[in-house]
Amino acid sequence: MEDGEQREWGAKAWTYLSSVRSLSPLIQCITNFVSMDLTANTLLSAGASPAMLHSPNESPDFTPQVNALYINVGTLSDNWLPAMELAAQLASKLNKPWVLDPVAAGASRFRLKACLDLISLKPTVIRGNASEIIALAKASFASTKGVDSSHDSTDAVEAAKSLANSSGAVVAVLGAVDFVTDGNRIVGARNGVPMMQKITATGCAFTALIAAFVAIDPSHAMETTASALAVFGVAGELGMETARGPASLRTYLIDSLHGLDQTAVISGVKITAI
Ligand SMILES: Nc1ncnc2c1ncn2[C@@H]1O[C@H](COP(=O)(O)OP(=O)(O)OP(=O)(O)O)[C@@H](O)[C@H]1O
Ligand SMILES: Cc1ncsc1CCO
Ligand SMILES: [Mg+2]
Repeated sequence: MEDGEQREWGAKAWTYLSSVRSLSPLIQCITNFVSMDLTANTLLSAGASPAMLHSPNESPDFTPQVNALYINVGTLSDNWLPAMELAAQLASKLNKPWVLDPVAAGASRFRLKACLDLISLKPTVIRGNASEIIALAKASFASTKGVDSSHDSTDAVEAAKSLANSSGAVVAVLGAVDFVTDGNRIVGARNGVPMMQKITATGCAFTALIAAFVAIDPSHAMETTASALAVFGVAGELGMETARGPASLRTYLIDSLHGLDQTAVISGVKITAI
């Protein structure tokens, strides 16, 4: 029974990855300086088309052209926040999917408020680590260790459900077990390798990949999000077979994502309802 369910998810994930490859969705990324390179390369390896355009002078022309918007507050500053808010407003108004990565949401009052304000602009998906999702659900700062998590993903299940219910977004949490919830259903993705935590911005790249998958089928944000998490996780597992440490894994991860075939996805994806 479980095997059948997993193969069904594998088939779904393969269909979504194939669509990303054939449709090459255009993804506007307003993301942090640390993650820009890995994010753009991850999207390209998956078959999507990344564009790191963030000026508020450009978004009124550019956001209407994109298939999805990705906003990541990792290196947030006073002058970038209005650019993020403008792009999010445009995406919401135009009914385009947009995805938020609330990096270090609980690290300062400024960041927490910025994330909560962005969430009021109705993201389709919010993807964080456990500490970020707990900080957002409680609207309280100081529950994080900078950009890293000080909680297990399983500590954040109730917080994720509550955030999904209050925001209307699908919420995804990475950890030893990655999971996705719409406030009602929960699915877990058990792909990936611990070494992925040792490459800065892999979480950010995961979130960008979610934007590319959600762009394919915005009305099924749970399914596309879980598929994106599992697919990148499978790429990590394959990459780890050759990698000698974080630096080579970064390279092999991108190569593996680019080379994933139907057999690897269908037999590798480990998604189950929790
Ligand atoms: N405890 C863990 N055991 C195994 N894998 C983990 C664990 N925690 C996270 N991961 C995996 O590491 C990857 C990156 O997750 P991480 O927790 O570093 O995200 P993040 O903190 O949001 O990332 P970023 O550094 O981009 O902000 C994911 O594949 C996730 O599944
Ligand atoms: C290390 C770091 N600092 C701000 S953003 C970022 C990338 C991982 O989130
Ligand atoms: Mg993160």
